[in-house]
Amino acid sequence: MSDPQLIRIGARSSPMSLAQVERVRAELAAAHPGIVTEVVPFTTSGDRWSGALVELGGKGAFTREIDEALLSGAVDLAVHCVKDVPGDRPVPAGTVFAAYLKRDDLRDALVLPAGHPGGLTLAELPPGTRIGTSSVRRVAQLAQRYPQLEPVPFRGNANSRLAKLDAGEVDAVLLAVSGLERIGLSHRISQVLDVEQMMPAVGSGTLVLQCRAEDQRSIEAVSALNDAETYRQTTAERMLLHVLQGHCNSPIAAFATTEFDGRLSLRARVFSPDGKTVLDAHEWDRNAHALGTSVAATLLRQGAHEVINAIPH
Ligand SMILES: NCc1[nH]cc(CCC(=O)O)c1CC(=O)O
Repeated sequence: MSDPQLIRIGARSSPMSLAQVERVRAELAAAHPGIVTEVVPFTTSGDRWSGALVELGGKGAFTREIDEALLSGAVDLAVHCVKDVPGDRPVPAGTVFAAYLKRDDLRDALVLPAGHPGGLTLAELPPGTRIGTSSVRRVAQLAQRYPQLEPVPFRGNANSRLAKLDAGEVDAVLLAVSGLERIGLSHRISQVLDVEQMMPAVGSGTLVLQCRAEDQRSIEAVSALNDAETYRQTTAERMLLHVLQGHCNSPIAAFATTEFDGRLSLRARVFSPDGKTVLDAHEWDRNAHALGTSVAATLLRQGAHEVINAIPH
């Protein structure tokens, strides 16, 4: 009888991230009852830094230390939100994305302070309402559709942002529906924003399981958790981001869905930070890589390269 397989799981130590890890552990246990899992929490440089992420080199600030631990053998599996994985560089050499979990809700939500009568929509908020968000994608779309509202830079894990909201630091915040659901706070949602008014980021609602490329045993174990449609959709979205060479400070929004006939639909927009320029594309294809490349090419023909590179990063 061989020793039970141990999988040490590396992830950020925020409540949302640890809730995500518990989903992975439960799905692994259901697929492989004999596997033992351990959680290794990390406070990443992105978690320690309260300023603008661009000063840390962007989104990699939430994944770098965990990827290093994976490569060093300190952990066997990294659990990341796809939204946190840089799109303008390949997956760290020596690692692979072994599975994408079935996608959760990919939309954003408006949240008001605890005790507020609630139920207000973005359109109903009074002019000058301070909206806490550091997402350039969200800020650009607010500027485009709700120029009367006032975005305010706002960082921290979801729980700390809600605490700061409730303490009156801002009047409202925008958070991912999937994140609120994972930390059991979806009752705080005042409005779920449809994708037309707030198009999501690449990888929204999706978790990725990353292993060492040579660790076939862990790759095989987690491959049981892969959701084929999420894999296709995320591949198309990340291909788009790769071709556009979008970085963490790029106001790029995109999401792929699977049509009834099995074709993938990919919608994508590139915004100038002030929301005055909106490049838009929507195409279909059965091949995820081809679709991501084609939609990116369409946006590049509309001037996406100039819009993206006009933004410091
Ligand atoms: N995708 C989850 C994620 N990735 C990075 C942060 C923190 C965001 C920040 O520090 O501004 C969060 C939210 C959370 O952990 O609750």
